Amino acid sequence: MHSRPMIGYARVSKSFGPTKAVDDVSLDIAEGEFVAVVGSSGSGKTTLLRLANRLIEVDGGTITVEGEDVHNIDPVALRRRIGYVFQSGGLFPHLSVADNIGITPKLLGAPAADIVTRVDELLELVQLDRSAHRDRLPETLSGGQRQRVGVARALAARPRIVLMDEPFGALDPLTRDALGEDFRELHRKLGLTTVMITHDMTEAILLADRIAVMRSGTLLAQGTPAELTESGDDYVLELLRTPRRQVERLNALLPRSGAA
Ligand SMILES: Nc1ncnc2c1ncn2[C@@H]1O[C@H](COP(=O)(O)OP(=O)(O)OP(=O)(O)O)[C@@H](O)[C@H]1O
Repeated sequence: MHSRPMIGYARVSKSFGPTKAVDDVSLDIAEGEFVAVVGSSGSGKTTLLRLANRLIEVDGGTITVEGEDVHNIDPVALRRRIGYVFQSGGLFPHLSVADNIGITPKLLGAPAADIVTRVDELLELVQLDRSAHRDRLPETLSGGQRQRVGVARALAARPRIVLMDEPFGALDPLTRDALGEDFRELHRKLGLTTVMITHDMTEAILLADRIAVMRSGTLLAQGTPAELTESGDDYVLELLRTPRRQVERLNALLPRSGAA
């Protein structure tokens, strides 16, 4: 990579007791890139993400954000620079949609009127109708709406980096597809650098510029979908075969002459 990476992992390791959750991982993510981290359950994806904003600390190696070692950045300041979207939205259940989205500006001491304006801007950005959603509690929203609120909250402090932990995993396929596309558009429009965890190679191929494949804490491969097809690793090739097989089966089963 020629220019300084937006996020740089250099030989990063993290163990929990005997478990090497992340094992000597090096990965550079360029400004404006959308990278998907793919791998099965327990392969170290969440740990990799949480190390970047110091929700957990590395045992070895270095992580930089915009060229600065995260170890030298105050964790609270770091988390303002990096938006984080949790798997199930991670919303505070007792706070309204507006209060959930406005919590970071409020903690930063923004005046109440500015918070109202910012919340409205963010609701519009994630395509939620203001009057219909502002005052509702998270439990009254659909899963897709909750994730939109989670994205709005992550963007509230205008971060340049967004980390997403399986943001669309628990949604039905149509909602998932729509949210993925909408977020990809937001990523482009706001010039974000995004790292998204997913179990789903098809989703990774459709949304990401590059894909990083994790297995048992190690980074097996990284590259564009086309580059990954050149991988010599059987596991990576098997992951790529699944979406292909699905397409072939679907094409065989769904007649093309219908209106769908
Ligand atoms: N706080 C912790 N304490 C002990 N072990 C942990 C902790 N966090 C993660 N681990 C272990 O580290 C390994 C990697 O976990 P991690 O959550 O990063 O995987 P993952 O790929 O994100 O999994 P999933 O897709 O299921 O979320 C697992 O074996 C997990 O049990």
